[in-house]
Amino acid sequence: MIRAHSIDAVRAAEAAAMAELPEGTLMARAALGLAEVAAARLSDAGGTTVVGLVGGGDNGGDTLYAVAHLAEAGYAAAVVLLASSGRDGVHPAGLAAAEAAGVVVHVAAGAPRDPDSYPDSTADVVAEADLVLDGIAGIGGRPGLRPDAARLVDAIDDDAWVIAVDVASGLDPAGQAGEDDAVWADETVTFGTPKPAHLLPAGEGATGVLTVVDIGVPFDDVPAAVERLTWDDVAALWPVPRASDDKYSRGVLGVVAGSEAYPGAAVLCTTAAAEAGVGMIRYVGTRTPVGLVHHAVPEAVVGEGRVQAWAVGPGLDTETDHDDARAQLDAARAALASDLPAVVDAGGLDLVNGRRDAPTVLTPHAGELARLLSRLDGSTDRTKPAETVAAGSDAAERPVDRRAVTVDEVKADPLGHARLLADLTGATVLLKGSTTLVVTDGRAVRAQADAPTWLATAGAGDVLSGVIGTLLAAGLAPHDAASLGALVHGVAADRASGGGPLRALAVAHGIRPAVRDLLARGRSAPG
Ligand SMILES: NC(=O)C1=CN([C@@H]2O[C@H](COP(=O)(O)OP(=O)(O)OC[C@H]3O[C@@H](n4cnc5c(N)ncnc54)[C@H](O)[C@@H]3O)[C@@H](O)[C@H]2O)[C@@H](O)CC1
Ligand SMILES: [K+]
Repeated sequence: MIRAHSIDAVRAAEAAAMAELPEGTLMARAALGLAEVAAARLSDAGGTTVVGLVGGGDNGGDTLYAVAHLAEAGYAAAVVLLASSGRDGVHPAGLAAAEAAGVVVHVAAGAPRDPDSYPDSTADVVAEADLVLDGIAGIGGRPGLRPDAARLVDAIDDDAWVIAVDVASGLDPAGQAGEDDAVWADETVTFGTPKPAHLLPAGEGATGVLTVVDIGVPFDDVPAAVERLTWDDVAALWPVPRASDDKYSRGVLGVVAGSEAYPGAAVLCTTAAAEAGVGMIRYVGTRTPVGLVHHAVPEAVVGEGRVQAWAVGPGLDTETDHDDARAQLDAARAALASDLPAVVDAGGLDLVNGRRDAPTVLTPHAGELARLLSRLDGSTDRTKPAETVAAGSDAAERPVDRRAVTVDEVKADPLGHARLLADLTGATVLLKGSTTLVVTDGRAVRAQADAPTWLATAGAGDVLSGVIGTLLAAGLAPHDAASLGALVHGVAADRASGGGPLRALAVAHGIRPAVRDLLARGRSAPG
């Protein structure tokens, strides 16, 4: 498991460690580790020139010391001090160390907020670098780059290797606010522990490869803010049958999915559950999807009966008034009203009206999350009136004075909105995206990024529901079921894609080999 800690927790742990150590020890360790990584990258690429961008905080201090080490190692080394900092505004001991090591020190000219008024040559210095260390701001950084910093960042050569020191400058270190105006690093070298921005959607793109340097600050006993399951975690969590198990004790999954309008969703969801090794499937649906499920998943039993968990909603048509479909909707409502665990997706989300006492995973994408919040959260003070939101099935039912949550708002703060839905419903919320968030009240957020971009395809969510439903039926808690389901779904997609296009049915068929290989990995892992 990869664990990231909140900025407050990092500062507290570092302060406690610093109190026991001579002044400057942690920065010295951070700078040495950073310089070693930078030297390795330069040597791999045959590069000779390093430039550090230095801001006014300790992040700039780390960078000054690291560039000093690289100068001592024989690299052509320079730093550019931001115009807003100047010589007097940067870490004094770091600057002295850099100068003593022969680092060429440039100070960017110009007013920080109007850099074009004083063109100078520091952008050319940046453009020459084979490797750039971004030491503009770290965990003390605010989102966005000021113009004086942005001008230098824009000058970086496309072929240069960019290492963000601790956190890519311009990111919100907490990973909540968006990342448009930030350094897009090839690699981030962070100290002690990952920070939330490194794992969350708002910061992950700008982070690049993440390398953690140990600076001797212990984090094992510090509660994490964000977690990511890795392949090595699967064997410990996946429900492997024991000799005493039978199909019932392993978990029966009830699936209420598919409709005359979207029959394929039933096939994808039940196929995924069968592939994930569910004990048994009971399928509830209308005539066409029943026929398809019979054909595609002969293991499935049609009709209601005793189950251990429900998967409700993929391809469910909540608008139809067909007799057959009404019976299916009644089954969906009864499942949601039951005290059994449930994963609720797509059409099923339209049937969610508030809290559910049983273990629940809601799996919206950004649009569904916006719709759900608009419907459930009457107390919000939103900036956009409901009428400006693209007309959705439930838009007409909203009171006119109700403020709606928009998809853009969800995309600008996915974590905040996922938390809001978790608060409103008491459920685990899995928000789909290229990084999938799993939010449960009282637990560290799980952020899974296992899938190729090809997975953004119709039907992929139906497959995910089948996997999560299987894990709920086997008795996993919603937080684990959702995050483990997302991981396995992503790995199956990756295998099925092999770098090329992907269809949802291939993802479903990729689950069995993916689980097999992940379990084998667990058996061969030490300990
Ligand atoms: N706390 C510790 O014990 C350690 C901290 N270390 C380093 O210290 C950093 C934190 O240092 P600070 O608290 O001084 O804060 P930072 O250096 O992260 O940021 C503060 C400085 O950046 C400027 N700034 C903030 N946002 C900006 C933006 N968007 N664009 C341009 N400039 C911006 C501020 O004006 C200020 O000068 C860590 O990220 C890490 O690199 C390491 O030396 C290891 C030990
Ligand atoms: K930085």
